[in-house]
Amino acid sequence: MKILIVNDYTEMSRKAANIVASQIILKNDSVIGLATGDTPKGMYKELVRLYNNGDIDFTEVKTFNLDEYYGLDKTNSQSYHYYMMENLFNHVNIKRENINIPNGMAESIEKECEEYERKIEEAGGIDLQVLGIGRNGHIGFNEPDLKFEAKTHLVRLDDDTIKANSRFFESIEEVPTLAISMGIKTIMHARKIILLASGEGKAEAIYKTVKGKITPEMPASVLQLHPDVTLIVDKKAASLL
Ligand SMILES: O=P(O)(O)OC[C@H]1O[C@](O)(CO)[C@@H](O)[C@@H]1O
Repeated sequence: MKILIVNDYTEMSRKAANIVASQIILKNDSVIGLATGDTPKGMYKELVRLYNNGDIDFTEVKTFNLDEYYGLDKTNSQSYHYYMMENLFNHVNIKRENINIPNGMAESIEKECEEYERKIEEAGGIDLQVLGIGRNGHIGFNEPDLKFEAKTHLVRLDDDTIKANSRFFESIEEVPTLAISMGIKTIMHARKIILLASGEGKAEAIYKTVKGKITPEMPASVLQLHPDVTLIVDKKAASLL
């Protein structure tokens, strides 16, 4: 595991965007795994800037998002689909057919999950996966559990996560309690992973990810077993390392 400790959120975002941009420059048809939440917003902003500068071209890029809330339509402003359009896709030349985000409204969730895995495989697997981390150590929406859930699946969100994500909703009651998420195996199959974290609130999760026991009770700890992971963490998130 490589650990880049940077000064602040801005530097974290710039470094992460540069890694994603290099990936696209070196392989124009890269398959990129994407995350949502507050953490990668600065990275998306920087990627849009690099695109506007003419430094990167998304024509051949394919993307797969980690997760989506169950029961939210893509037009719902709280959906991760909406988030991705707002923060990245509406501002770059990615082809709509190359964007993949789990459908939270799918009639059969089981089929949706199988299909998602199949599409990732068909695309040749994920070249670079971007991850954020929950305060409880979740990656994607893989919550602390007694076992590592392998593939894309339906997740019941932890009270902790519901509380943390309620900041994006009008009230806590509006936060969906279920989500579709790539599994740990799906994430671990990515050829390269970058995990971003900023702020004191993530310090304990980062400490346990790097130095803790590998256990499904701290999902991100599994990354210790991946051959090519880079953590890009600001000083506050790295404060317990
Ligand atoms: O970046 P935030 O908003 O702290 O969220 C942490 C993680 O939780 C999620 O919102 C749930 O998957 C991720 O998108 C994110 O990486």
